[in-house]
Amino acid sequence: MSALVDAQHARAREVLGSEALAYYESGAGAELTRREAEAAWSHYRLRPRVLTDVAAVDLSLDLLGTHLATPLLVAPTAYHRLAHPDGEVATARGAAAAGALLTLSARASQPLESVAQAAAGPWWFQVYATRDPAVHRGLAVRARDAGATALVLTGDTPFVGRKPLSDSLGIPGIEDMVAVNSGAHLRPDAATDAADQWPSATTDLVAELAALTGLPVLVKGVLRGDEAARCVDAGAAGIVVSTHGGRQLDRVVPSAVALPEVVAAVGDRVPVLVDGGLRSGLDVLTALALGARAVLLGRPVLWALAAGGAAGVRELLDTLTDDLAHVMALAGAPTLDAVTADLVTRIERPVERPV
Ligand SMILES: Cc1cc2nc3c(=O)[nH]c(=O)nc-3n(C[C@H](O)[C@H](O)[C@H](O)COP(=O)(O)O)c2cc1C
Ligand SMILES: CCCCC(=O)C(=O)O
Repeated sequence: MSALVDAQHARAREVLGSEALAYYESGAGAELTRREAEAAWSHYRLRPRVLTDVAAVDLSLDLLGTHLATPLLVAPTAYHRLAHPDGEVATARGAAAAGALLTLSARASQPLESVAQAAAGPWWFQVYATRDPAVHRGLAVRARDAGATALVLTGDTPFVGRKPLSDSLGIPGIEDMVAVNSGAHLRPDAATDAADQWPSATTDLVAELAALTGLPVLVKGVLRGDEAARCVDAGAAGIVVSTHGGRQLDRVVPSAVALPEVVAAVGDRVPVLVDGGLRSGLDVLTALALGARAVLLGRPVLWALAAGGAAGVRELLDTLTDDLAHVMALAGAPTLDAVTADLVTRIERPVERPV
């Protein structure tokens, strides 16, 4: 765990309202998946190269036609106005200042056009299949028109997962926040129903969204190789391996365990990305060595936003990017292409209490 992530989390705990904090922190069910996510990355050990020229480490990459300065992306997370009055606009500014790609949530709490204006850097838009298809179609087209360069269709949320630690508290102001983007053509009370999850969505939606917008569509929330192949066969331009931060089905395989299987199945056809429990440069290096082209950060960005607004988000992304460059150098990998599978090995029993 990066010391900065810890410090920003501690600060967020001080400044956030108790309902917002519970909503952000909580996971589904008994929270086994949420709790396991971080530790799963430490089941791998590095196999560094020696006497390699690592004086200059280059973290840049091309991802689905976009040139990026860092493989750290902002994951789509809902309702940033709960964390900071400037909401997603502040997140967008912080990500752009760090040269990091923002994935804007379908549940953004500010109009996506306002966020797009603040996003001086590249951004993608995340889509939920909604009961009223006019809502997800309208959002996808508006995002394309506002400058999003890809869509991320979240596939693991036919229903919202039950989170015992926060469901009873509710999310303050949720109707208004949902209506900001989804309910422009509806009354606020009707907007929430129309924008509700549509549990009948299938992989047909991948090609439909691609045809509607002309944008590449990634599928997020994939944890199996065969399911990744099914999505790519249906037209997916990329896969995001994810447990949704342990907020959907509890007791699923950790992202760190699912990633190699998904990379083996589709990694030669499309870029595979991953999120879940990534909290340090070493975690990110491990994910990249296991075949991820880039990684996404969820809760750490929310803590950074609550702790310091746009400047906090920038500090988080800059610090983790710098941390990644440092451990890449020590591992003998001066470019992302040099971060290959031979750099890691899985160990069966990590030492539980190192002395
Ligand atoms: C408070 C919160 C809200 C989220 N909202 C969304 C969302 O709107 N859409 C989505 O696809 N994923 C959402 N996610 C999941 C994240 O995109 C991501 O998969 C997860 O947070 C990564 O794990 P991490 O928090 O350990 O970094 C949310 C996660 C959290 C914690
Ligand atoms: C309707 C889903 C709310 C956002 C979300 O995905 C989450 O809280 O995990």
